[in-house]
Amino acid sequence: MIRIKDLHIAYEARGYNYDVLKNINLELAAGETCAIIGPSGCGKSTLLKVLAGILKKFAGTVEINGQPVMPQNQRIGFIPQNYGLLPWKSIAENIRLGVKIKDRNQRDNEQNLAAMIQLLGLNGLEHRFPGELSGGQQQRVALARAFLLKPDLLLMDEPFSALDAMTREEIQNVFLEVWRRHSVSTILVTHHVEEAVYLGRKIVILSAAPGTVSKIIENPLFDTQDARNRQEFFQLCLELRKMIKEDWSK
Ligand SMILES: Nc1ncnc2c1ncn2[C@@H]1O[C@H](COP(=O)(O)OP(=O)(O)OP(=O)(O)O)[C@@H](O)[C@H]1O
Repeated sequence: MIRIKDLHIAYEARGYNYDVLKNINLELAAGETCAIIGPSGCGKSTLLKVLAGILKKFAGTVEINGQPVMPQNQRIGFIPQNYGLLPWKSIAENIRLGVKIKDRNQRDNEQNLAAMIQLLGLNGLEHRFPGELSGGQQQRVALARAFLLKPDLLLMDEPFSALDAMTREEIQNVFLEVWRRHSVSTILVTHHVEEAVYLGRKIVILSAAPGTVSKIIENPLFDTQDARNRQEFFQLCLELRKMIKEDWSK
């Protein structure tokens, strides 16, 4: 369970304090996915940094499974916009990176690594370097690394935004397939309404800066068969767009 209670964050720049996020309250059950959508600059990445334990100066409480965020004791997977792969390490080494830091039992990890490579369709690419892969393949590597860690919480910051529309859809499906097997609590930030409706069991709309929670939508279409081609999917995207337009123009 992820629990955010009365979160308030202000940044300080050149002697001024300004609010970035205000009164954020959010709960996410174990294994749920949550898509966060909000206008540029409303504090989405800041929120992920708090959940990742990178940003520690805030008011309120943020808990992962009943404990304050402590990356040294918890497993937090983070996929940044540029995938965060190390260009000088091979694909296999990149995938191993997260668990290498957390786990001593390397033999188990090697078996899991092979299974993950298989699941993500990366066979034959293990010895290449990130610069030798397509964007979609690099995204698969980032997903493999994150899921191999078996994280308590997976954070993704606009993970599919650099991909063309068809590859994005394909990788979204890959994400869902791996998520179904591992049911990892996931929070993703996105600018795409369709992506939020396709990948978020919960959809959170944040207001313009300072970001506050405008709406939380329980998505009835999440993980339903052939969701993307259903009339209800288009309808929900349309409604969400309308809500967002009204909310962001306030
Ligand atoms: N380290 C920092 N110091 C001061 N201000 C910051 C810092 N990082 C971000 N900001 C400011 O905080 C606000 C929120 O930034 P953040 O990156 O969280 O927004 P965002 O919603 O993720 O934006 P985008 O959708 O454009 O990526 C912005 O006004 C930004 O300029």
